[in-house]
Amino acid sequence: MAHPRACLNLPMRSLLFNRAWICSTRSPSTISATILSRRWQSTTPSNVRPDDETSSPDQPSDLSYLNPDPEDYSRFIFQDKCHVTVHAGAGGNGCVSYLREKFIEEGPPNGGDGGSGGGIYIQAVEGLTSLHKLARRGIIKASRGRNGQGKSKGGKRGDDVLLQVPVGTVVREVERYDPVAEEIARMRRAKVEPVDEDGIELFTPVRHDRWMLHPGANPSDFLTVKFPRLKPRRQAIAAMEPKAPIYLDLDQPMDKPMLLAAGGAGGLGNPHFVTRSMGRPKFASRGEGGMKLELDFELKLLADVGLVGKPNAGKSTLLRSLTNSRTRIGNWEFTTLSPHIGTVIVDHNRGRPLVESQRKTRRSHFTIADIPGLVEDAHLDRGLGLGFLRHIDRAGILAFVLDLSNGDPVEELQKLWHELGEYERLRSTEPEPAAKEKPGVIDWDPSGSGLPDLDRPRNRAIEIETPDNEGSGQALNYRSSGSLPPLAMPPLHTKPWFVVATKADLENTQEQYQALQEYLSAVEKGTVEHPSGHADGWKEKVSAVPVSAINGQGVSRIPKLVMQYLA
Ligand SMILES: Nc1nc2c(ncn2[C@@H]2O[C@H](COP(=O)(O)OP(=O)(O)OP(=O)(O)O)[C@@H](O)[C@H]2O)c(=O)[nH]1
Ligand SMILES: [Mg+2]
Repeated sequence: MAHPRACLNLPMRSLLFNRAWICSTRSPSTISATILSRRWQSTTPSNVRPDDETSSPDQPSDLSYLNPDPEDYSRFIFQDKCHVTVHAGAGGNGCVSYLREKFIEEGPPNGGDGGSGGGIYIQAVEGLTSLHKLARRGIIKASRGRNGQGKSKGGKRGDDVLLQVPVGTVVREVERYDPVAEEIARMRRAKVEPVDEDGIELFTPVRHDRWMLHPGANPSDFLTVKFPRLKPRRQAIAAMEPKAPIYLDLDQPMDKPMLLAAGGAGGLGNPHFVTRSMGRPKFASRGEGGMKLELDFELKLLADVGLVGKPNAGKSTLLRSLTNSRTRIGNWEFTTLSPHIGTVIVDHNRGRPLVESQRKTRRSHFTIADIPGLVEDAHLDRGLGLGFLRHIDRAGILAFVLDLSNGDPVEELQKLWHELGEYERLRSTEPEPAAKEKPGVIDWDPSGSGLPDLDRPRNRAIEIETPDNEGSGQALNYRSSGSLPPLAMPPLHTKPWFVVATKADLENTQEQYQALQEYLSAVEKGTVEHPSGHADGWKEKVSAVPVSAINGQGVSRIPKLVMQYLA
């Protein structure tokens, strides 16, 4: 143990990087992040590298978990974007029926109303980290209301559908088809010009799609029956729908689901159409159609902390040592090909955080994302490219993982920041979607009333096909013009960041660590330029944590640090 190794910046006795130190880091710390990795322990000798010094008899028992066979990993399915079509349920039809009893030959009408269709609800919940389940479903339909029955029996409501999404999901409406809005527009058009250019009457009260006759009636009865004018109806609960077009930023867990689209109202039974001149109506109304919405879901927040580093830096090993995740570890570049998310429990699962975050929010856990390694020119889509830079963009705190045994860590840190800076520059110069001055294209405020606001900066465009508005604040049916603009994210350089100097167990890493520490304190004091190149880059408390992730040493300081930065 005479090799010079990195100073782990721990109490003085820890400066001697020996087995006694290994034990001391394993004793309960103030934060005591429950490193769940211990639950899984493989004792297979093949999992331990024989050439590694850590494979000696007194090694920690979970070493094989941190230094596993490359084939020993679990698949983590991850999707941060999806496009889903949702259909609210249509209402059930009303019923045409008459009371029939002994000695009552021609009883009064007693057809029940149809049940209303099922609605579509959304709820952001904690514990989910990916949209893949939603993406797999593609088209989601709530069920239709049942038809009404005789003896005034109403139809059963359709079943609602609840979409559960991770906290940090943004929902954007791409297209909408609302049969009720369409019917209202049609009636209005018919009022203004009753016939179209071919002379065909636009509004005809004989509507097979609106009415139904007694099952025993002839289809020709449609021509003889005088149907009343029926206004399209919505369920009362439709007032709870968000203003169209929908734009939701679900950045907090929700106690209750939120309605996205109410089901169609059920049709009316024949008793509703009794008049003085028509005591036994032969018709009932059909249920209203359900709304169809095309929605884009996008995860804005991937995890609380994102691990940023070059390939093979040791990110996955660090994630394993902090959490229960089973990411793939291998001594080659691009072992990790998609983000993996692990959860660090900081309260011993008792629901009482031992440490409060800086802003006094009580957190019992936080999430860490292992993002595939960044290579030089990743912003030009090299390596695994832009897709993963986008993932880094979505982490709340950046943890730069630097391999102390591989070159100058300061230079590595600067290169990583350079890639992030270039990506940010590309992102901010991305052209706006081609909406602009086209007629029929309006700007809309995603958080506002859904009506055009000409004073707002033009950043979103939705093409309205019909120039009419129902007047209830609901948008008409429309199709968006092209793809939605990218989500607005806070600049990367304003995010809190820190450095994890890993592989500190290897030789000649102490000098590297000291150089890194000096550089970071200079950044903090402002005597050297912020590595992002921005004068307003975040540098409140930049520190480097030396760790040997493969031995699980020094990692327990990371949760404590993260809790200080967490919002
Ligand atoms: N000696 C030592 N080796 C380590 C340490 N951490 C990781 N390694 C080794 O470094 C190699 C790469 O580790 P990974 O965790 O797969 O690295 P990565 O950054 O996830 O790599 P990519 O997924 O390719 O981006 C593996 O052989 C690990 O065993 C450490 O603290 N000390
Ligand atoms: Mg990896």
